Amino acid sequence: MSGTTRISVAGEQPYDVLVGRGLLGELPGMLGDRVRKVLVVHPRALRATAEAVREDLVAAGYEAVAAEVPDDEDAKTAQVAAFLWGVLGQSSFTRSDAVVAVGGGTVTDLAGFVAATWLRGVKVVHVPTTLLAMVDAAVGGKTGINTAEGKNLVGAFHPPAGVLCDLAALETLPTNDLLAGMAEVVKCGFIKDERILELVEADPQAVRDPAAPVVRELVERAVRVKADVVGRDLKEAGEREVLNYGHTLAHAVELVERFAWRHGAAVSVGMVFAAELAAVAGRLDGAVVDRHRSVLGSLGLPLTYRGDRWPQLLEAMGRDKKTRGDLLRFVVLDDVARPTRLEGPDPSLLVAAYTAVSRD
Ligand SMILES: NC(=O)c1ccc[n+]([C@@H]2O[C@H](COP(=O)([O-])OP(=O)(O)OC[C@H]3O[C@@H](n4cnc5c(N)ncnc54)[C@H](O)[C@@H]3O)[C@@H](O)[C@H]2O)c1
Ligand SMILES: O=C(O)C(=O)C[C@@H](O)[C@H](O)[C@H](O)COP(=O)(O)O
Ligand SMILES: [Zn+2]
Repeated sequence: MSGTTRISVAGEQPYDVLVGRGLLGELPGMLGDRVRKVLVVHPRALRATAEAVREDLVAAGYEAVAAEVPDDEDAKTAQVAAFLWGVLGQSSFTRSDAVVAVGGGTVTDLAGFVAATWLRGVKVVHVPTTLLAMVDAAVGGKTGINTAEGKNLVGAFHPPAGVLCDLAALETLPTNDLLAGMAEVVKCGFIKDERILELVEADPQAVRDPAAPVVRELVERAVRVKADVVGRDLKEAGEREVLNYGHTLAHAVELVERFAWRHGAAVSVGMVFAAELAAVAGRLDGAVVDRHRSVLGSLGLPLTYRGDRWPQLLEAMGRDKKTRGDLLRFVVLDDVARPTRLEGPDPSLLVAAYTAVSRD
């Protein structure tokens, strides 16, 4: 499995996700002929990588400026977005100019949102550098920032012009960030592609090595799951909700823990919660719940949340985007690769599922 893999995402403006190594030479092709100015947005941790990207763009004839943003969720704020709008304004970026995001999901979400809103929409190309951003955040066009009330509450659907998943970037990524990305990969396994689960189960240790061939196969499989779904339902009219598996509780945990939890870690507990909820609602076999614990546990991902903050979590879940009026809605499974929705579950079921994830 060498060379570059091209995965196309359908839609009004189709685009490609490239997976391979040494892909930066593809950036001008993705930006297209009309772009003159490029804003390279990057976190502090990737200053050197972003500078190399900027220099390549200048050598290719672009006027390229770099803007550094905070690491982690501190990047996804209205203040940081306003800082980037300021840079675009001061550099007189027009509608034919572009933004390039070099970083993890926080940076692709932020830069994508800034691109969606600058002059009501300019081109963005994503260069994801975390596993999570490669398989999930950079693909599909969901962009956004957080507010004091919750995760991703302000945003826009703004698909990129292209995505470059250069697997070499994973070699500097801390293992806990790699494993957090694996939570979203495993999510794709539970909702659509059971082969992903089998690959992790076959050798959970190999999955921790970013250079292992299995990691590339997992990236490609997860990107295909996402590309397939968002190609049919960009704006989450229905099917796309399945990509939110585990996220109803996960986003609430992230909020009440003031973003001290990695997103992927919260999604791991969120999926165990969703599996327990489906089981107590009589929809899912206990063996599949156990499989959640064994696959996610084999990757060292958290299976429990002991914060003792149920009322705050319930309030935060009320602001989830799947909620309709007073009706909480959860993505649950009837079986592996058979996702469905559970609407307005009895509060006793929620408490039972929460109790099950609050203990060992
Ligand atoms: N838009 C979507 O569809 C979507 C999907 C999934 C997640 N998300 C969002 O993505 C975010 C999480 O993204 P993440 O897990 O990538 O976290 P992140 O962006 O915070 O990156 C994790 C850390 O790794 C550092 N880093 C990034 N690349 C590195 C590299 N190659 N080497 C060393 N350090 C590196 C970052 O600076 C940061 O400190 C959350 O905000 C989540 O809501 C969005
Ligand atoms: O792409 C999607 O759709 C997802 O739900 C993917 C999630 O992994 C991702 O975390 C997304 O940002 C969550 O979106 P939100 O609509 O719940 O904010
Ligand atoms: Zn997610």
